[in-house]
Amino acid sequence: MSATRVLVLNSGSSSVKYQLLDMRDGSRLAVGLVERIGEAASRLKHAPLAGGGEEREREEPIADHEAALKAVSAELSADGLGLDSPDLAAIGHRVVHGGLKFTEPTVITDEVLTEIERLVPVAPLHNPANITGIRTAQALRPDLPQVAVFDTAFHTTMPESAARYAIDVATADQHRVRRYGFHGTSHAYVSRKTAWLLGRAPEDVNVIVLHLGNGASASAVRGGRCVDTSMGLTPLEGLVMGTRSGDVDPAVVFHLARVGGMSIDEVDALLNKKSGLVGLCGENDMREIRRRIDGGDQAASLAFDIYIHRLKKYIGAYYAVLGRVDAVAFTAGVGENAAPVREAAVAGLEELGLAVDGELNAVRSDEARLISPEYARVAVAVVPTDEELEIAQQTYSLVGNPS
Ligand SMILES: Nc1ncnc2c1ncn2[C@@H]1O[C@H](COP(=O)(O)OP(=O)(O)O)[C@@H](O)[C@H]1O
Ligand SMILES: CC(=O)OP(=O)(O)O
Ligand SMILES: [Mg+2]
Repeated sequence: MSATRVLVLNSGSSSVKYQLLDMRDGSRLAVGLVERIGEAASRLKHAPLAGGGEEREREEPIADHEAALKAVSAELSADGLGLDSPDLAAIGHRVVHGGLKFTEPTVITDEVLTEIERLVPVAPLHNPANITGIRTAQALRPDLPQVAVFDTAFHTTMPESAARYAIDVATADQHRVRRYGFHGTSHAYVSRKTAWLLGRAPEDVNVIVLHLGNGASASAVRGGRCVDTSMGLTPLEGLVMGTRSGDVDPAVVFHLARVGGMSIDEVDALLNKKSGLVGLCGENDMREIRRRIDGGDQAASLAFDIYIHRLKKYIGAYYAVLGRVDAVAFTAGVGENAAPVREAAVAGLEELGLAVDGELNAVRSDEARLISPEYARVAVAVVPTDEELEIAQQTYSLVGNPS
């Protein structure tokens, strides 16, 4: 029998999410997460979904992504699902920045890895973690195909009018300065799933996708193809995020350097790690921010308002870009779970045909669902993203079933 399983590794800046899937039916055999890598108390959660094993969770220091992957490998082995299994067909890796070169899932060779390394300066929080994930997996299973699925790939259909910054063309081209966009695997999956929810073909629908996780981005998808997205050269542009500022006047950087005496690296760390919700109220978890708002906390309340204001601006902008909008889809940790965010983001947009039904919005579910009232011209949907399934399918379609 040929190998039919794919292991997917989604390495983030301080976490690794993983899933082992059986590609005959797309079922999940194991899922898990290592969080707070590099901190004193890292946490590993592992759930074997096949074979009746126990869900396990433990806290221990896990120093880096290599150690995290070795811990994941040990957990899988304990359930008889180890990386040494002959059933494993491939390992699929989320890679955040693929530049302009990678528009498709790609089997990882030394040349591909070199190119991913070259892109580290434009995804400093993400690509290094992805590279460590790839190298560690290669060391554990040197014989197995490893596939990179790029966050940027879905956005390569953006027209030049959306992808280019209005800066000197020669300088931009020399340094490859343009808008690439990220979370593409999620935007692709969610826009397709939203069309399915509406009972229509992806080619026939225009969707605004709002991927609101710790990193957050919006995209305008026309007939299944991305025509604009809010992240740019790096995952810093656009929406207010957990720790990232999103859009600021670029002159803020000059000002902080010249007048504030900060180095470029300090400004980089400020905008990427000490801004967004954390910078505004000291907290990046939307659950905690809502709790604090309920307790009358002014800083949390203002942080929420700034977050929503930016989100609303992007909904309006992408409405104008698309001309006709069939659906707005909320996804990722905040989008899937935070009903107050969804309600506030579309409040007052009735003239645009957008509204949320309070009761439908309050429902908690893991299923894709509509939350707009029947009369609304534009559907509003909650669509749980599944980057890992999408990565597994793309990986398997590239390397699975060698005849
Ligand atoms: N029940 C919930 N209510 C509100 N927000 C939530 C809830 N669960 C998760 N979140 C938010 O989702 C975020 C994580 O989203 P996720 O998509 O997992 O992010 P990432 O993939 O970037 O790590 C958390 O920081 C938190 O703000
Ligand atoms: C690209 C990006 O921002 O990814 P994440 O949300 O996983 O940080
Ligand atoms: Mg994410």
